[in-house]
Amino acid sequence: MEIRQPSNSRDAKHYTTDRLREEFLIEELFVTGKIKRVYSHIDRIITMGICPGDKAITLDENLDVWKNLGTNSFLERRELGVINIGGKGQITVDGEVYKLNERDGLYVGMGAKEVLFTSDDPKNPAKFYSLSAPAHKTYKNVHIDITNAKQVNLGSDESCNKRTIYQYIHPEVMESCQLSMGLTKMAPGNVWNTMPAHTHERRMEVYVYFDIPEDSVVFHYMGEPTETRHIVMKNEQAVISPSWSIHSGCGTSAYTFIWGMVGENKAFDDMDHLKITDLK
Ligand SMILES: O=C[C@H](O)[C@@H](O)CC(=O)C(=O)O
Ligand SMILES: [Zn+2]
Repeated sequence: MEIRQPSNSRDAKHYTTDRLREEFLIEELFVTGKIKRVYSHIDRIITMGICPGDKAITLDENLDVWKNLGTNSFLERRELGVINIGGKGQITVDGEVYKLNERDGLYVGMGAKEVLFTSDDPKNPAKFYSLSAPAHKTYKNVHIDITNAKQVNLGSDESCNKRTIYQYIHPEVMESCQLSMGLTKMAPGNVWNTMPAHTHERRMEVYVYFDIPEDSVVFHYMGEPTETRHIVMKNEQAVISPSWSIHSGCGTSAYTFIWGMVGENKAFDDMDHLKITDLK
């Protein structure tokens, strides 16, 4: 499993483009028939892309769980959040089958032993974007479709940042230990996410951008508010956002992204808001 160490903001401001991408960008998440995992030492979050082809993929496929996690099963001391950004598929948790349409989510509580991922149609495979974080209590497994998520409408056409936030794993929707997760969709013709930008020292965050047309990119902005940097991102790539960093993006067209947060609290509104004109 690939491991990413945390970066100190005082060092990160000296990074070249290549180094910035090596530390924070996850370039290839979805390969048919494979599970891809990146373990970050920041809050020990694991970011995964799971894309089953004609056979099932298990959460611990090709992984020496004892060597990598020091536990007997992947979720022995972890919780898992999944949102499907591909075709229809299924997740089977200890024999219980959950059908996941495009955009459906699933929370799997600590202690589940066998988690199996399958695609209904290998030609249009499911793409299970997944985040896992350390957990200390078992909360029940929950299937969340986008209509059960809590909706928040933000931004305006004038500011090119009109978007809808769908909170899937969120205290007002369901219970989890530390993971919160959801999806934000830009309205047509709108390109700026999370602007005005914010930080939250108390939580780290991972973004995955998708629904980006082939000939488009998203400029993901990161860094301390007065030392911003950018990473150019293509469709279905993820980016790690340390607690000291802003996380905001501007696309060359509209797009969708999934955010996931772990850390001190699950208070979505616990943010340190920044004045756009104070950014440097
Ligand atoms: O702390 C919250 C996260 O950064 C995202 O949920 C923000 C977001 O989806 C947006 O403003 O578009
Ligand atoms: Zn945030």
